[in-house]
Amino acid sequence: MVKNDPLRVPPEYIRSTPIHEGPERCLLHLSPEIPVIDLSKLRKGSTEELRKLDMACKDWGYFQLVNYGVEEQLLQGMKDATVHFLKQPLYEKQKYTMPMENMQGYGHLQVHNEEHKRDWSDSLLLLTHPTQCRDLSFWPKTPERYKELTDIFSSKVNQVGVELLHYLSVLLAMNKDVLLELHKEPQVYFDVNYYPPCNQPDRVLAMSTHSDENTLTMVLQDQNDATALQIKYKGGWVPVTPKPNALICNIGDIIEIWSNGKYKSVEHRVVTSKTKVRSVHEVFMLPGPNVYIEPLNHLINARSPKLYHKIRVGDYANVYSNGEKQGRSQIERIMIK
Ligand SMILES: O=C(O)CCC(=O)C(=O)O
Ligand SMILES: [Fe+2]
Repeated sequence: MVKNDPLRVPPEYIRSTPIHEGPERCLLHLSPEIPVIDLSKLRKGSTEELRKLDMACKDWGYFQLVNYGVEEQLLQGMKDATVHFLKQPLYEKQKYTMPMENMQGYGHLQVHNEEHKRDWSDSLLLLTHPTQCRDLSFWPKTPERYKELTDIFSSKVNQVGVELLHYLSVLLAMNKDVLLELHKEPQVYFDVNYYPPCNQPDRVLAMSTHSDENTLTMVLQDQNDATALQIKYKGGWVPVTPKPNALICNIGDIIEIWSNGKYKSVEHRVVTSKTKVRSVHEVFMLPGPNVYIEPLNHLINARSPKLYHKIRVGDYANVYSNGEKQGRSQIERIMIK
């Protein structure tokens, strides 16, 4: 777990080359071009907004979602409760320690990257849906409202995700329910990532470069973290400047596979800061472990041959295996050469 003393960075976190060096430049000037999608316009049937969503998923694999209709009071309540939880002494948080064999609870995720360096972050990871699969022993008991807020927050954001799946199904020339139905028994995880300040931001990453091994990720960012999350785009890194209370949404590997590469699961990383504490709330969706995934038949043709092998979600997604999380190594493993 990340130490409270930011001045002492243990060697297992320190990368051999500076983060901001190398061929991949920081493309700060492109930050305002990250697409912003207005869910209230999609709900009103705007074809222009639907076209923007299509372009966002093809080109960036990322977009900021605004006007999605979850009350600000709930978002603020969730953020405040998390600050309360994180500020508690370590022994309080260790009551929910993530065991080796289970990807739930509070802890330091195992991350493997080319240098075997660790990430400067802690996570609180909870399976929230299907509700009968919840393991409440990992859900924080303090502050008192944490369980209730986690339940409401993850359910509402998941509902937004379900709506997005409807629009994506239509854009992929299917009935609106198909992508959700392909999940069979959708799994939803709630995840808080906590990134304390770090004294060596030039050599330490808060989260290594990776793509998400799920279908959709929706992240509620802090307001003061302008350049922490960075997206790979046109050979460089574009920092995300979050709009107030926007959900930063990204396409995961499984949608890339279903769409036969039409929609992109884009690599991203999180950089550290010398002064700022950051925590984000994520909701991520994926099919049940026994679902087999492969490109959808109607998206395969002579001009667009099948790009990925069939695989069982439980053998693919990190969350079921605590496996490697390195760039796009996972999806590249199943690409048809
Ligand atoms: O901290 C963030 O903004 C994103 C974290 C992330 O990419 C992840 O948890 O997969
Ligand atoms: Fe991610």
